[in-house]
Amino acid sequence: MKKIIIATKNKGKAKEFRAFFDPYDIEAVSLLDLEEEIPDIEETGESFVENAAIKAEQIANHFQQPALADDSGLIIDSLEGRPGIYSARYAGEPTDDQANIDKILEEMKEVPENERTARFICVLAIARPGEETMFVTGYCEGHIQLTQSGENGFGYDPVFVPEGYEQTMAELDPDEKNQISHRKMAINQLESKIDLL
Ligand SMILES: O=c1nc[nH]c2c1ncn2[C@H]1C[C@H](O)[C@@H](COP(=O)(O)OP(=O)(O)OP(=O)(O)O)O1
Ligand SMILES: [Mg+2]
Repeated sequence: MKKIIIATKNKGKAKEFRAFFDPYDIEAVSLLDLEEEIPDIEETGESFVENAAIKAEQIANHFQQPALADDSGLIIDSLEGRPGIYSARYAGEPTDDQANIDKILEEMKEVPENERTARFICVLAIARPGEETMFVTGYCEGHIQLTQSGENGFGYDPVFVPEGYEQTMAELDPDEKNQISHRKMAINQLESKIDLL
């Protein structure tokens, strides 16, 4: 079975990538699956594209083989686009999903239902040693619920209701999330480039 390296230490992402690549008979190996301890990569970029490139290129150079990285986050209109590229560390470091959720719900407690629009974004970078890095982007539109609900998924899933749904991403079946998510929308565009990995 062909293997590709996913430059992530996020368990939730790693699980979704395994599900996405399985039908292609490709094993998605995350940094959490490797014996070697990979130091945390500093996300010093000023955009999703820059941060995805940093992660993919660092891992591709380290292993001297192709790597795929995902930089993603939540963009909330009533918070002027925050938490954006700071989504993972919005309530400080180390990353704490529950603290991040608490912080946005508190900041949005006065925001009425019709102004709670938001979108997830996912930028995927494919880096190969000595080659130019490539990017694809996917979005998922929705809104931020007043309170959290659901146990599936990760990150902000318990407060994000996708457009056309009544439940949060964390209440959806994982297979259903994987059909409509920003990550899936990005993967769809990657299809023609999968042979490069
Ligand atoms: O499908 C999703 N459902 C819920 N929340 C999500 C999703 N996708 C991204 N998010 C949130 C989680 C984290 O707060 C941030 C990503 O930050 P981001 O730096 O890309 O990932 P990370 O630090 O967790 O792992 P890594 O950099 O090792 O890939 O956006
Ligand atoms: Mg990160």
